[in-house]
Amino acid sequence: MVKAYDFDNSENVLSLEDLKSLGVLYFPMDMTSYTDRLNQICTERGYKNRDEVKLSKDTPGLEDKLKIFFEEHLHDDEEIRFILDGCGFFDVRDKQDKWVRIRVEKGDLIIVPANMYHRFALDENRFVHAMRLFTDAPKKFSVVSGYLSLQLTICIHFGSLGLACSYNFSHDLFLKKLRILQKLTTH
Ligand SMILES: CSCCC(=O)/C(O)=C/O
Ligand SMILES: [Fe+2]
Ligand code: NI
Repeated sequence: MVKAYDFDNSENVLSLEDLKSLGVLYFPMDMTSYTDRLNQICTERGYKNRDEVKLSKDTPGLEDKLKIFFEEHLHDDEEIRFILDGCGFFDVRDKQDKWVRIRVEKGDLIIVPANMYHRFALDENRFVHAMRLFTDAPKKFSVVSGYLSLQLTICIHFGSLGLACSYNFSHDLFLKKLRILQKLTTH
């Protein structure tokens, strides 16, 4: 069962409703027979493709991969992960831009909405086996080119200016987001 709490204070627990209000959805899956439920979710939400990813101590370059997953990033699609075995942490930004840690384990299906800053980590057991669901073909690792990254920076520049009006975002935070964007990778 998923557990969510403030990254800085694990006693401050968030409910599933709190997660939902951030846009993060959670579906508990019965691991003894999940096929029908999974297919139903896929049909309802338009997930047409899936693959599986396993990270373990035997994964070549595991720590480098984990460093990339732990870089704050966002995607222009939902990130849907169904944990088949093992466990891990998705950290997402709340409305005040503070990190919320979501511990996922076997039987948890989590949906991080498109365009939400997040990062992923493993615990000390260094093991997760997850199904990834996609609306389109699975996206492989791709590095944003200099030109594209410039375009994205300009988009977010305007996006963040918009946010600055409604949320009074700090200049530091704005610059930080720009810096993150400059080294943006999608995976
Ligand atoms: C639980 S699968 C590994 C994490 C992942 O796929 C991802 O994209 C994190 O942002
Ligand atoms: Fe990702
Ligand atoms: Ni991600």
